[in-house]
Amino acid sequence: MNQTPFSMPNPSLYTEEDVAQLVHTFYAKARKDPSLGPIFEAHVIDWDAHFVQMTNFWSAQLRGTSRFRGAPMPKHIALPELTAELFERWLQIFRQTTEELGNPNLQQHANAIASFIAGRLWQGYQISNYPDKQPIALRTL
Ligand code: HEM
Repeated sequence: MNQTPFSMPNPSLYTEEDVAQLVHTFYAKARKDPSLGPIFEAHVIDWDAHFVQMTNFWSAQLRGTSRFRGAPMPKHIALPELTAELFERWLQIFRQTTEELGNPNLQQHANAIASFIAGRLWQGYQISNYPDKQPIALRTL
């Protein structure tokens, strides 16, 4: 997935440690969540590899690095029974995470990217899995 069309990545604002902390803090919460946790546990086979993948993704978005190799859209489209509520919960946990990290630049930047991509993933999910239904927007964008 390409970078979002706003908020230029800026490697002088955040370090790789900031990115790793974002990813690990988010997943510590998401894995414990009653609605999202079981989905991650069912579909993430190798957590070390997933952390590397997610750190590379957020490093690309926030710092402009180019290590990320992936295909988020087809991977999410393939997950069974995703809903608007699950995406909204994902965003809620993500925003709690960035608030806790106490870095206002990172909070604003990462939240904007997460909202944008969540909306795109959910739209792509609906178009692919429910082509005959009118797509619905996320309430928390
Ligand atoms: C309901 C919300 C979500 C759920 C349940 C979810 C779940 C998952 C799962 C299970 C995987 C691993 C898939 C696999 O390796 O086969 C994954 C990968 C990933 N997710 Fe999500 N996700 C959600 C929302 C998001 C959002 C909003 C973003 C970005 C802001 C995101 C970014 C990614 C990325 C970058 C990957 C790696 C894709 C790849 O390896 O190509 N996810 N997600």
